[in-house]
Amino acid sequence: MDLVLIEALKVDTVIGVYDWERTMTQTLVLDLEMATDIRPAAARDAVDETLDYAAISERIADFGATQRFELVETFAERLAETLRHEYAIPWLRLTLRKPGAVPAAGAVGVRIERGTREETP
Ligand SMILES: Nc1nc2c(c(=O)[nH]1)N=C([C@H](O)[C@@H](O)CO)CN2
Repeated sequence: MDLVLIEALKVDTVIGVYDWERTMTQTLVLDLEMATDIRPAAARDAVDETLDYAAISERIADFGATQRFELVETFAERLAETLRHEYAIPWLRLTLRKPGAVPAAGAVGVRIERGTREETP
């Protein structure tokens, strides 16, 4: 399988375990790898034959603006479910970082893989 990428996407959302975190928006940083076969899109030079990274980036921004979770785990799991369902993505790897959450760390967060990744024939 080939991959369509979105890297270092900033997503504003209400997220956190603590009371003070539920009164404000914080910025998460997201890396996403999505498996697909890019050959049909390349053959026709047509964006409607592939995973449109611009449209998916907008969907992620909308998800962040409309959802509220305590854990980055929950955000990652629900977002992965949503994207796989809406865009028929067979496999994805999602890395979600919460910069500044632990001041001594460069970033903290989670990385998940969901679905089945097949070899390109
Ligand atoms: N594994 C996790 N640990 C923690 C989370 C989280 O989402 N997943 N969240 C917090 C707090 O919200 C923290 O980010 C506030 O600075 C603590 N640990």
